[in-house]
Amino acid sequence: MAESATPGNAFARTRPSFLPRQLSDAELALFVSAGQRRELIPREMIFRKGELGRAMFVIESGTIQLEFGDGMPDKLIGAREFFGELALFIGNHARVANAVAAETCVLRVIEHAAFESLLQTEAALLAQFMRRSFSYLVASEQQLIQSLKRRNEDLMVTLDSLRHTQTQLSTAERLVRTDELTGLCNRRGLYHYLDELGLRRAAGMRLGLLLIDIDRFKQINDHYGHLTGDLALRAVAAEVQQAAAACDLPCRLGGDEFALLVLVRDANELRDRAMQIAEGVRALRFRAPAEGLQVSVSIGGSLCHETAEWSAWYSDSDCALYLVKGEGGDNCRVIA
Ligand SMILES: Nc1nc2c(ncn2[C@@H]2O[C@H](COP(=O)(O)OP(=O)(O)OP(=O)(O)O)[C@@H](O)[C@H]2O)c(=O)[nH]1
Repeated sequence: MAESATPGNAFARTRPSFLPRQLSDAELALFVSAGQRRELIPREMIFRKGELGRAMFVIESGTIQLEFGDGMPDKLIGAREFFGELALFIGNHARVANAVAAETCVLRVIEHAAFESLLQTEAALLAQFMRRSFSYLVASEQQLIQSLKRRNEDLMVTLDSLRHTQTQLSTAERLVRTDELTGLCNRRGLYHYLDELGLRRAAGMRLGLLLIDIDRFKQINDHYGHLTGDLALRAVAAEVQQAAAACDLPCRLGGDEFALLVLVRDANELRDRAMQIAEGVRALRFRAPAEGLQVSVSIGGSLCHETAEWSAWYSDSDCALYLVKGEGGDNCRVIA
């Protein structure tokens, strides 16, 4: 018989409709007369997958379970059915499944010698049996191919869904690091960037940090309302973004506080970037209902020391910002 199976329920039974699987009366009588009787108790092992087979088996009564493993479903076969016949047709055939008694069974074991002698004496009947067996084998293989195709399709669907999930995860990850109002990186994004920075440092360049804070932003909110306040935040964000090169990281750290992490050659270049932002913000003009609104920023900056901690760079820039605020704002100061 064909030792193959189709996926589906745990004990799928394959039955090509055009071939009776059960032995005819004559075939059964022949194998009962030629085979050795063997009684099995439930769960008794007949052979194991991978063993070299020397005999085929005909089931007189009871049920045998064929366990194919590798994710294939098991198969149950019953009275008048046969299994393991490839061991007689093909020399040194390794069993492709475990065969176990699913309940109390009576088998007929047909050894190689007995089969050979039947071939001499009952050639016509054995030819019919072999034709049945080969047809069943071909049908089973076709079913196996179909089931593998289906499995492949299932795998493709799973793969698609995994890709989709991966895209969703990267989108979620990006959103977690993005400030909703301005689209700039948020504080979490900045820390993540700092973690990975070591890998991306360009030779001959220094890392600079600008801290940018809107002057008297509370008054803007109070005077023009929060919607205008949001508008001002977005406008300042655009100025910070504009001063950033592709390798820089513009951020909104929270409230009216922004940061720009830049790669520059020296403190002068860092100061230029700061002035570009301050001038850009100063030049902002708003339409009604916020016409007349003047926005300015205070900026503190410092060059980051390779060996120092992030908190030290931050503190240097923050000190510079504090000095500018103390002098009335709308200016920038860079500590070299
Ligand atoms: N419209 C708006 N306001 C916000 C947002 N986040 C924080 N704020 C407000 O920003 C204001 C920040 O005020 P402060 O920290 O006192 O700063 P400031 O008024 O700019 O004072 P100085 O920095 O000393 O010039 C607070 O009134 C917050 O309510 C936001 O997303 N939108």
